[in-house]
Amino acid sequence: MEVSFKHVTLSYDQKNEILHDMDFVIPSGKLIALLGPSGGGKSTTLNLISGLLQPSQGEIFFGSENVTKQDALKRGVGMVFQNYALYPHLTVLDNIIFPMKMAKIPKKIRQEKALALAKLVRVMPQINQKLAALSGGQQQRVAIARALAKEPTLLLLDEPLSNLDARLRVEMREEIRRIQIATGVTTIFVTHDQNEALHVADQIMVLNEGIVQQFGATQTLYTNPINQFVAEFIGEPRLNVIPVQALRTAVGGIFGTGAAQIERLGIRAEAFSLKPMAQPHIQIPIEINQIQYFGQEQRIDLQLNGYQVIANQMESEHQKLGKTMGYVPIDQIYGFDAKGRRIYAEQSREVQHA
Ligand SMILES: Nc1ncnc2c1ncn2[C@@H]1O[C@H](COP(=O)(O)OP(=O)(O)OP(=O)(O)O)[C@@H](O)[C@H]1O
Repeated sequence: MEVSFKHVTLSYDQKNEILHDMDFVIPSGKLIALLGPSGGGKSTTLNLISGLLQPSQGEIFFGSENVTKQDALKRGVGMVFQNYALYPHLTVLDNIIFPMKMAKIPKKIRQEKALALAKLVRVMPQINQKLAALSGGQQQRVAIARALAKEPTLLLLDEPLSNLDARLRVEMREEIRRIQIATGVTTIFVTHDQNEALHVADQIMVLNEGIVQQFGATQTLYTNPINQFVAEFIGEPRLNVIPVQALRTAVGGIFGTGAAQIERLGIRAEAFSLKPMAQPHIQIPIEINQIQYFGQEQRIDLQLNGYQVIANQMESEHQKLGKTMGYVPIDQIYGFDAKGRRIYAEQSREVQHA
């Protein structure tokens, strides 16, 4: 089901606006992550989609139907929260059956459907166990099966993995991906973990201070962030941000007339290289201060015209402490103005010296 917000705002107290002019279309059949820091407005947005909250202004559409005034029940969404809200004294089967019983679906059909869902979410071995006896990950699977039992228009997941330990979180995010592909249900997933969003979603909506910062394909947000907030929020290690002076004259050659507006530059750790590359790049004197390896991963602390940055994919055969020459592809240098807005590079074919 496609979900459209048309100039939606929300205020809890009719005074302070929490969400500002939200205008977007969530495509049907995809897995979307709502990503942002605490207080950014993710849960509020999800509650507007579910119908638990109504907008102060603007309209919400499911497909071509205006659902702005419809309550949560009418909208027919399935929800899964971080505390699963299952019935611990009932078996797995009865938990999945419960919403179908409420909807008065005939016994034989609901039994068959519940078993199919248990198979889908892989809890058949536990089907007759009481819920209280299940692990967190298994309970989360049951919660998803129960939400799907209502054949929801949308599946909404609010921080569904935050109660699980790190290994289980990784396993369950893959499971959510698999289940979403198997069912094709449009799924909207709230998380504050950028890594989780990058791994699980087709598209990410980054929310901060009640404003949609950027909404697009995961890879687009990573490679082409619209502003400094998105560029810093997505990616691990965090984006290197340095004053524009760090690249001296190269900035003019890269950004042309836009250079005058640039205050800060962003360069991802993996953009630094110790060898020239085929694509347009800058060549810049660097000083390597520290080289560390953690299993497969590397962390190299270096100075770039005196400014400290981190690199993590430099060619190991060329690595040595001290002064040397570094190289960065021009399309991996982000320019930001004083407000953190992106200033884009001009198409350049030349090597720039900083
Ligand atoms: N019931 C409420 N009444 C008043 N203000 C609220 C209410 N719920 C949330 N807010 C405020 O709305 C803003 C957005 O909150 P929201 O819970 O949507 O953010 P979030 O991104 O989901 O954060 P978190 O990750 O901490 O859950 C915050 O400033 C919060 O204080």
